[in-house]
Amino acid sequence: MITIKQISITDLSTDAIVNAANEHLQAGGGVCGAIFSAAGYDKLQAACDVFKHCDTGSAVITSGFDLKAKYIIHAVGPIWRGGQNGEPQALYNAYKRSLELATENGCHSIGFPLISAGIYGYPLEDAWRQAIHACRDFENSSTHSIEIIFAVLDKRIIDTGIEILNELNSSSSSLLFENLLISGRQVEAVFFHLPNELYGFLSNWYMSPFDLDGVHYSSMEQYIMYQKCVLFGDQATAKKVLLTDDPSEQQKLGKLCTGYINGVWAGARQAIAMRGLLAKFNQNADLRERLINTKEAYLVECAHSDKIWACGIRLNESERFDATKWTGQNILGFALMAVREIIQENHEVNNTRSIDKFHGCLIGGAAGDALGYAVEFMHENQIISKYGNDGITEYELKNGVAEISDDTQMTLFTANGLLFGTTRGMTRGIMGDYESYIQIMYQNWYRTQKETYPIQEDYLCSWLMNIPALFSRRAPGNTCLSAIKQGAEGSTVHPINDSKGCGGVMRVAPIGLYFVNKHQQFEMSDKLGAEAAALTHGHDLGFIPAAALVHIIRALLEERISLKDAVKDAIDAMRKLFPDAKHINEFTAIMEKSIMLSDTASDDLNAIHQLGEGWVAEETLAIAVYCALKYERDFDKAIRVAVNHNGDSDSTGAVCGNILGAYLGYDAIPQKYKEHLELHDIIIEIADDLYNDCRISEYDSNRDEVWESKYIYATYPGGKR
Ligand SMILES: Nc1nc(O)c(N)c(N[C@@H]2O[C@H](COP(=O)(O)O)[C@@H](O)[C@H]2O)n1
Ligand SMILES: [Mg+2]
Repeated sequence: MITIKQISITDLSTDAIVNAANEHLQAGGGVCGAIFSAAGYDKLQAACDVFKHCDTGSAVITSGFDLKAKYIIHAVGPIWRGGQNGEPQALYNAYKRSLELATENGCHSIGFPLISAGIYGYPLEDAWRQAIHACRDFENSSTHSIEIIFAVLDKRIIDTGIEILNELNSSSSSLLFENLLISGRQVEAVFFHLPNELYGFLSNWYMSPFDLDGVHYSSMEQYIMYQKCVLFGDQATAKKVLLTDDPSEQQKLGKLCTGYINGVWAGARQAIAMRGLLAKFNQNADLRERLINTKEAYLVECAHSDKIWACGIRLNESERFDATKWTGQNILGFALMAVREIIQENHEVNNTRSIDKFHGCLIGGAAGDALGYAVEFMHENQIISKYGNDGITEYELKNGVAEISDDTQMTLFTANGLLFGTTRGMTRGIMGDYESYIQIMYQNWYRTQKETYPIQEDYLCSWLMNIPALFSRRAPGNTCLSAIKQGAEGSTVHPINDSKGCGGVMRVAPIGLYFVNKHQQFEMSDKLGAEAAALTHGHDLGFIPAAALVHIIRALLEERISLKDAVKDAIDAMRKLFPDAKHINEFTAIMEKSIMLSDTASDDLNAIHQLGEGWVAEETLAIAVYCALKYERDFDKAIRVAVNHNGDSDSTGAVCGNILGAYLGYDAIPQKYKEHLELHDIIIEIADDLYNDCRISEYDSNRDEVWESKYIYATYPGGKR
């Protein structure tokens, strides 16, 4: 429910109010100044200083201090620079993020100012449309109920808002759709034109960076004009198209294309447009979500002068409502609808969390670990002389068992930490950070390395302590051991040491799985990946790769994007999450090299040598990603390449197996890697638990004795220690 009130935002008694903040989160004038003085300047500034910075299009939350509202959400809207610099999306995102933060903090009412409409200069009507659009989209897609109030003092601004709210309310029974008469029936439709208007994100002129076939584009217009020139062999103009980000310039250049044949372009343009649109929406998660939200509405581009891509009618002309009166073909609208169907289908399939992928990720990791463990400390020539030119291709069995190493052992304890933490929260109503439970579990793992089974104690936190086979040292990592001995109390902010050993990245895959479709920001699970690694590894290259692996695994399962897009997405996410990390450029460089090599290298060993040996985390992830990308449909080949080299074979094998297992699923892992695999059934069991998650709570009388014996009493299996 959205209402507009003439009231000072500082007088609202909503659960949260939103401050129109600046990126530096400093007190300013206008709404921002009023909020700071009403909340208590010093206290609020001190709380904001903790964050230091907030990106445009995002938001952070603090206490409301002396205000009636419990929370202040500081949302950074864009400065208006003409509308071609991503302003509409940034404004939309600022509202969306504010509503997400309110939801995450249990708010049921929120007060907004009209963000960016003051000194940031956003045109008033457009600011209202974008604000209402973002709030409506949120209401439609969230199960959390929240009352939204716009608090505005200026009567003129209120009148404009009410006019737009009424217009949007009456336009159709459903959201912001209008009616269109087509093929003799009335359907819902979305009409769009300029990029800075309400549905401007559908326009080819909307700034929406994406990569395709190794070329970077800032918008669809740039992509289409470039493709047109390339199709007709005009490389010189094609190059010029890439040199400008101004869509009107690109359009002019496209018209200069030499060798142009109308019939050829008419045949090719639709398919070309669809490839670009798929990349545009798949690589921009916010835009993809907004496209999905247009549901089944007809998409119609309105432009009087464009008789091909658009319907030939202006956005304000009533002829647009009747397709028989169109003078254009609306090619862009039809291409968008076709792409939307593909994306919606993938979205639905993907929204069903796949147990096969959970099994695949953990069994895949264990398989790579077990294959590599046999050759972890062998040089390539030793591997070849023992196993032949193809290196090790099958498990080396010990007493009929393919032994897993510390990588998989610790992975199981990471999963146990997540489930122990959640169960505690659900049954006691209070929980700490997930990393604190993971830390406890690593201390349990440490005891399996130092003590013998069984440990005679009344209570241990982890049920894994009841598995005798885990009490076995399998070349445990030196940093892991020494850091846990000290307490494993490191964090990204307070590093415990300066190690970038691969012990952090090799064990965090369960975090990526656990947060699939849990409606948490990727930033949250990425950060947890980093913190789980930073418990023991303090160098930024010790924990950034862990965050990236978590991101890749979650993105693969949740977004249903290609493996390469998941990796690229993770690199971008790391740039945003750790912009000031000393070695962030080193990390992105090696990851980009890994992608490049997977596209170009003919000799795998040579490619791996260019990436390193995998003893340190960024090399481990880069080698694993190289192998996974290069053999993305062939699990067997990928992990064989990942382990047959001079370096840390079990960890590069484990991480590669985690990634490809998550991508391809358990069924795609050859049987030879499932048979004889040590603790196969325990690994499957913990993957099931991550998938099913805790279903008991203090408010529910339903019991689950097995779950309780695992994640409360730690007595499973067997009932009693
Ligand atoms: N290089 C090396 N020497 C040993 O003696 C070892 N036990 C290992 N173990 C492997 O090291 C990796 C984790 O190391 P950190 O904890 O990050 O130092 C992991 O692959 C272990 O299997 N390595
Ligand atoms: Mg190992």
